[in-house]
Amino acid sequence: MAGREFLTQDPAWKSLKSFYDSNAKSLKMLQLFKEDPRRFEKFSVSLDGKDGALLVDFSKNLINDEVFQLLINLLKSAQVEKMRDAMFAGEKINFTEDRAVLHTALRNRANTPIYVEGKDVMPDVNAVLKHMREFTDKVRNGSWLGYTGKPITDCVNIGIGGSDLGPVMVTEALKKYQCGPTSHFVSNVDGTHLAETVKKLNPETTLFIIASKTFTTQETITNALSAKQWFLQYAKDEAAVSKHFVALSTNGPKVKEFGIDEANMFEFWDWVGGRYSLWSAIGLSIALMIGMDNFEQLLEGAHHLDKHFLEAPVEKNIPMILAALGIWYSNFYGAQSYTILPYDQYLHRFPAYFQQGDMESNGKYITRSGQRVDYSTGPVAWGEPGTNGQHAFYQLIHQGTNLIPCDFLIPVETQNPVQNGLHHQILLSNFLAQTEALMRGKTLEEVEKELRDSGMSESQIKLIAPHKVFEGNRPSNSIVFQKLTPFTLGTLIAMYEMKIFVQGIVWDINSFDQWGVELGKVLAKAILPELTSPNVIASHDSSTNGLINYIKTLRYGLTHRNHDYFCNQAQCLAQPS
Ligand SMILES: O=P(O)(O)OC[C@H]1O[C@H](O)[C@@H](O)[C@@H](O)[C@@H]1O
Repeated sequence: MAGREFLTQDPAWKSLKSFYDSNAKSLKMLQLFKEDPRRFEKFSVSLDGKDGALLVDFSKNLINDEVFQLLINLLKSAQVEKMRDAMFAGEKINFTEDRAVLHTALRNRANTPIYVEGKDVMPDVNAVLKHMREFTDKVRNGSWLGYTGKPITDCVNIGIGGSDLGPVMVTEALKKYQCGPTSHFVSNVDGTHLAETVKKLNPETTLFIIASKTFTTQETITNALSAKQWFLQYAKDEAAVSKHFVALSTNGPKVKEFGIDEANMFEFWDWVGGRYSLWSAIGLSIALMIGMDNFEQLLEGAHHLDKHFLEAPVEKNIPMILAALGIWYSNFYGAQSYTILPYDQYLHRFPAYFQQGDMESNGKYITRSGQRVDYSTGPVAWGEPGTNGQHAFYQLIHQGTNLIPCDFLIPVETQNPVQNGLHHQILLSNFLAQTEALMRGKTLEEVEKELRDSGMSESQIKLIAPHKVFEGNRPSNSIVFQKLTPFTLGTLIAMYEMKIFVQGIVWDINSFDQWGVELGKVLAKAILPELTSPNVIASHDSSTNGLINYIKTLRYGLTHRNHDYFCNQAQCLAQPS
């Protein structure tokens, strides 16, 4: 799909820029709240859902009616709606990989046909869901037996990136819904991850799920082979592998080559991006743990958001509004990051999940027509659950020199009403207090009065007061939902996916490829044999050579003299003769 004129030439962009230049400094949220008692109603959207409403309050942002309208104009001018429709219709919007982007088909609960190259993908999607149901039911009801006739108690998902982060995040978020085996995850090629995981497990009752879209990812294949080796130490029979290893992949031939039965392969397709794949067979570890009915609820919740994204007008469209606000801060205020702050311990991996979701999608500097952008694109996404973050990094959000827009998320209802719900009341009050504090701040006059009232001398007040001032006017969104159910989690994930999509469209980049992860992979493959060769390495820059040779001296127990020798040799070899 061809790119458009440069974003910064767009009249809608120029209007925002000129508004920012002449008015941004005078946008004071506290004042805006005083002037407009209806600001909360005006700048919040509620989306009803099966498990209660999702409320997005964006009134604590540096916007007024005019900015909001200008932001909406920008989305319209970037033709976000047209691109959205193209994505849902199966057009190959991921043009650098010549692929459609159809994770929405995986959760298309309306089951309307969706065509890729003239073929309706829904029958295949439904067939894999059926396969997942049959398999997960068997494992959960104990009729799928291990090689010694015992039911499965533990599953280990071996995958990385998109084949790990989604399942990890969701199984943590929906722990309360566990009704099947316990899920474990091995992603890092650091042998510690596998070793520490399997040491707690019984091979007779453990199922390994090898999750890899390509089935060529070095880390995953290495971990999978080592897991098989560990398993065979006990089972001592290759035939037992089919009872304990299944694969989730788009690459049938490679799965076969690895030695996994085709009957034990759960397929997905190249139009499912890795970081959008938890809705596909990649979600098998989720379905095993919470059951297929709950997994389908997760899909239902995402589909619900998809419908909202497709049908709601731009100014009432939650992902579009969140995207527009992010653009306002990234591109006009110069914010380089934003935080996702879930006040729900179950969501503790939610920010990490969206580090890949956002940064792998929008960390690009080339436009769709191949030019280098002259504006910022994807911000750094980060965060931790509240209240923990309050005692760690909120200092910088309140008083640091960077503007960090925050998304605060919280369920109204806790699933663990410890002490009659007291803990949740405290959690809620902190959630509310933080967004209020960020917005209103604390003036020098307020601080001075407080210090004076406490009996402090005037000279001390002069010294201490500036440190206690909060300038406030710092933006946040408050995202409130009834309870963290599978349906609601599906809605929340899809909300961020679509927000990221909208931003990619405005920034005119391809949010669906990830060429930036390739170079490191290629270089690592070249370095691997150099680490085991007996030779001095001189083929890189002096730092990389020096590090390789240093590591080799230590690994092979050589003395410091050998290290110096290696360095000298490397220098000689590197010099042109
Ligand atoms: O599922 P795979 O093919 O093993 O890929 C795992 C990960 O590899 C790379 O880092 C990227 O392409 C990610 O987007 C992907 O999620």
